[in-house]
Amino acid sequence: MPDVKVSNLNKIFGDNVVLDNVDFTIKDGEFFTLLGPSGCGKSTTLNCIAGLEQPSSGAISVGDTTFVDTDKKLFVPPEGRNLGMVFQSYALWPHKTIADNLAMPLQIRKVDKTEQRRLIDEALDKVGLLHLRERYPHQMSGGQQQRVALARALVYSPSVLLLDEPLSNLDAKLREQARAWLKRLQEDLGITTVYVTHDQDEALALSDRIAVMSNGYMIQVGTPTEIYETPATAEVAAFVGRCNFLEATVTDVTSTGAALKLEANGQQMTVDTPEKVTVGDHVTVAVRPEKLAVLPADDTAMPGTNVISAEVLTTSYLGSRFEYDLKVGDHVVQVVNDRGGLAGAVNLTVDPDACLIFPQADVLSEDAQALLTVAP
Ligand SMILES: Nc1ncnc2c1ncn2[C@@H]1O[C@H](COP(=O)(O)OP(=O)(O)OP(=O)(O)O)[C@@H](O)[C@H]1O
Repeated sequence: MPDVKVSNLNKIFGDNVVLDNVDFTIKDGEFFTLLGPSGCGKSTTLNCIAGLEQPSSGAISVGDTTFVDTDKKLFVPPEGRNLGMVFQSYALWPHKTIADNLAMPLQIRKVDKTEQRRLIDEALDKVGLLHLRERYPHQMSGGQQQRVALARALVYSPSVLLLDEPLSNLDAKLREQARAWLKRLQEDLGITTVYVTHDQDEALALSDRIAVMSNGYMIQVGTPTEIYETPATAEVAAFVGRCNFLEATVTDVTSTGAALKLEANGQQMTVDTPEKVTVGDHVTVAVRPEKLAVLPADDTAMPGTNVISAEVLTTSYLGSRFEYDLKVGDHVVQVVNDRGGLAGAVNLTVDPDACLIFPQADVLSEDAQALLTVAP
């Protein structure tokens, strides 16, 4: 399977810059996800690869074949690209059987009838629906229809699979099952896949690499672990997984620069970080809810570093864990913990290694700010 190379892609609708120098390469057989909030340009990027949208400038190639190069005024139409695409809506023909739905792309490619039947059965077998080949779409569940849409995209052996939120019409449970199934299928087929979603859990679970997009930019490209553990900006930390943010001022830096002392909310904290900062810098400290420890205020087992007094506001029991909202000064801090039954005054400890430091100019969205502030 070939690489996909997207170079300096720009798209302008009227005076709205929707893609701003988007640039990435997807490796052979990779599951690559475009992740970001609604309107950030994910679908436009995917549609440019598919040929459904013409970029204002830039180039796209798959393997040795160039599909778009605006400098050379080259544009290969969608039907000349041999890419498989699945949309959120599945786009199945309601009055055609499943087998006939799959026959459509083969008829367009003038495949003979015997070969059509073989390819249709092979594709339906891959998605586990061969026994339902004569049914109509309305006689199938949402999950089955989603598999048919995928089989239809695979039936002509596309070089790359393009998936635009293909699981978002499924309910939560089915969606999780479909996610695991899709991952196995993609690995078995080894097909290079570009996946669009605004669902961070889906992106983390499915992808070899994720590109986080915001306002037409690609902010960070990395493996799920890199994106989650070492987000490039506070915005990425806020968007991928949950995160607590605290505004702080640097009051001391060790000679090696590895540890900082910070003052936040009138409390002192020590943080280990590779970031280069100097005394007086205003920074944003980010820490994931599961990296915080919380114990009753009178528990003497609490370690000495970064102990912060807090008060339990709400407790949510989620079966395998408890989630707490704690009041720390004027802020709400979210903590995930195995231990239930915490109430009233508690102590929170922050592991110096668990904190991420960002420049304070790296402004958080108003939504993130609102989430973290205690209402008056
Ligand atoms: N044909 C068009 N004409 C004008 N503006 C458009 C057009 N298509 C998309 N846009 C705008 O481009 C921006 C990016 O849209 P796009 O569909 O790529 O976002 P997205 O990240 O996929 O969002 P969503 O998850 O909601 O689909 C949006 O502001 C959208 O309104």
